[in-house]
Amino acid sequence: MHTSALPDVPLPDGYRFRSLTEADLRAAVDLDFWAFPSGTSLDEAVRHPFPLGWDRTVGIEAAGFDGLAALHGSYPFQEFGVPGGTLPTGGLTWVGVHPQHRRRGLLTAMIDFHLARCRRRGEPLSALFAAEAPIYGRFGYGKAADDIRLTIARGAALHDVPGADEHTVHIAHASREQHGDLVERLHRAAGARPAGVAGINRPGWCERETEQLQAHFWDDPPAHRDGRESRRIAVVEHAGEPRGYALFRRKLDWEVFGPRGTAAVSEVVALDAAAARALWGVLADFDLTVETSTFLLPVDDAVTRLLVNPRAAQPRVVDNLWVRLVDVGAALAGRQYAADVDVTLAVRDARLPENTGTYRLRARAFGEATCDRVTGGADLSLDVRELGAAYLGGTSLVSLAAAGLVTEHTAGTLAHAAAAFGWPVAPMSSWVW
Ligand SMILES: CC(=O)SCCNC(=O)CCNC(=O)[C@H](O)C(C)(C)COP(=O)(O)OP(=O)(O)OC[C@H]1O[C@@H](n2cnc3c(N)ncnc32)[C@H](O)[C@@H]1OP(=O)(O)O
Repeated sequence: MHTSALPDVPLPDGYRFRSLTEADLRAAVDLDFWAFPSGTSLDEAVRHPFPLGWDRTVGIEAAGFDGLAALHGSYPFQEFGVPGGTLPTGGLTWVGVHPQHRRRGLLTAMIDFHLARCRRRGEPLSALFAAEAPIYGRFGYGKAADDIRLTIARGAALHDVPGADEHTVHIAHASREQHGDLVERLHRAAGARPAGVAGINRPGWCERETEQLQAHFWDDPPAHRDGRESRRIAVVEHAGEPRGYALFRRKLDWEVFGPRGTAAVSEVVALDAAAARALWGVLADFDLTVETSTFLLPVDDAVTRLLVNPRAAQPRVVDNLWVRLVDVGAALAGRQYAADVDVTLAVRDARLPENTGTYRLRARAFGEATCDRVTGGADLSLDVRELGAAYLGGTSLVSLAAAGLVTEHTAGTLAHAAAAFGWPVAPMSSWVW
């Protein structure tokens, strides 16, 4: 039995969807811990801010089973960064199935449910972080962004940037009261103008748009510190104006020959090259440490160019965002393109057949785009998953064609479309949701 408010998505016999409320907090966190084993007690966990809104948190119950069999939720991103703009996006998250109920189709049903709700809510995109990379391709999500992880040796040489030494860096305990507004303002500015250049935003960038997400982001439970100190912040300023920040934690380890501490930097934002240089100069030289590790940085982050010896920082590139076009026409018309383009795309979408069809995409470089359904042959054909991979501009259609995932029917159109779909700034989300 489904209530009328829920999409009518079939489930295996004995299961039913149920909207959850605040009263289900304990059951939701318990299910999450079944899916993602944790050493934190349930009593402790439910005292911390829950990041989801209950209107978008949905459980699955099983006949004769205590607690939830499965759960999923989504964040209502109204300003998810797409090339040249933003689009409403359902940020899928908290997907979990109790181990006793796995591999019976519950995830499949939850995805159908989520996509139906995205369509209903007018969200042309869905995006997610994948716990395991093989899970979501089958549902039409394409790997759309990578991030780069670095381990920077203490004192690593950095190129000079004129003006960097006119900056000061203030270091403090990080708190929402002290730094919430500053972080939000600088984070937003960095997404809108990542290189300080107007008109070129960072796709995939998104704000912690809800009160629940803000509260969750700033919560700093000792259980999440992995033996490190509480969260600290370095704010870089020029003439008294904040121009960037980094959130970090240090950990001190003593060995026979002395200190071998480490620093772990999470989010780093800098609005220009001089601010980035000043900030990284501090982050790469904490006393009593031997190295600084980074978490989510864009693959084109300034530090990758500032390091004189980038190879020594052991760069590791990992998948960041996965994107799914929920409404192909609206999504294609809802971003900008980096070159003039007029191309027809035959798109297959087995999961949302209403998307299957041929689309004529016309756009001016960094200007307006239109996308119309047409009949007849197409220049290129591809699955909706590959469109998701290319959508944020970080995956070339040519590279997908090289793997047999895009087919060119009209000679020359692949190169033009690939140039148009690309974007000068690498896509990424700076935080995992
Ligand atoms: C956006 C996020 O929240 S990411 C978090 C995802 N959650 C987790 O990783 C927590 C631990 N894992 C789980 O809770 C579950 O195993 C889930 C959610 C990954 C899968 O749930 P299930 O209900 O077992 O999936 P379901 O039965 O619908 O499987 C659908 C298909 O996906 C495949 N699949 C499911 N999980 C995985 C996986 N981890 N790796 C590869 N394939 C998978 C199944 O084999 C099945 O394939 P088939 O259609 O070819 O038969």
